[in-house]
Amino acid sequence: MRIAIGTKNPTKVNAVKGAFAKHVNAEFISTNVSSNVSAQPITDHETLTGAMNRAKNALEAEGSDSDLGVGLEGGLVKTDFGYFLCNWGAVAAPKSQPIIAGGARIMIPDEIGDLVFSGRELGDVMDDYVKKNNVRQNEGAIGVFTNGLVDRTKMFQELSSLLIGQYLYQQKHK
Ligand SMILES: O=P(O)(O)OP(=O)(O)OP(=O)(O)OC[C@H]1O[C@@H](n2cnc3c(O)ncnc32)[C@H](O)[C@@H]1O
Ligand SMILES: [Mg+2]
Repeated sequence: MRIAIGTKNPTKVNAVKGAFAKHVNAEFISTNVSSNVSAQPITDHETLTGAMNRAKNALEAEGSDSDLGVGLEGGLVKTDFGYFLCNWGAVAAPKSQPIIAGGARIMIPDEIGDLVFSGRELGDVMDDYVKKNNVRQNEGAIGVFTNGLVDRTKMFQELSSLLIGQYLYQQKHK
């Protein structure tokens, strides 16, 4: 089968391939699609919508001729307990309801969250914070604030396993 992944971000692409390739025989295509939400989602609803839109847009991308589309989206949410990273993933297939799963959440320092909620993208804020380039395509904020224990690829790979696991269950029970 052909699986279209709705991003060119290597942490997401490697995560999907890593999780899916163990369970399905597939050719993977990564395609730059719109999430149709803001570049920096700031609610669960917006982040989840972004993941679903990416999955659908990847599936329908011109010439992609795919069986499944996968979308992963990261966001930052504000709660009564502080700021948290949030992550959502979705799988779209023709004529079926999307499969959805949520990823890890961790607390993010107020000084970072305040900058994001004043209008900046978390990826850019993180680059300034750790004085590196492209944290978003490497360890991610999650990698920085878990002391390297769980980087962005590992987190998205776990989320991708939740997605492919649900897909396999549905295939078996339809
Ligand atoms: O190319 P795409 O797929 O868009 O990858 P991205 O890194 O921009 O990732 P998202 O759009 O899903 O994330 C929305 C924003 O939140 C940032 N972000 C989310 N999680 C992050 C993390 O763990 N580390 C750094 N930035 C993160 C990201 O850089 C964006 O500015
Ligand atoms: Mg983005």
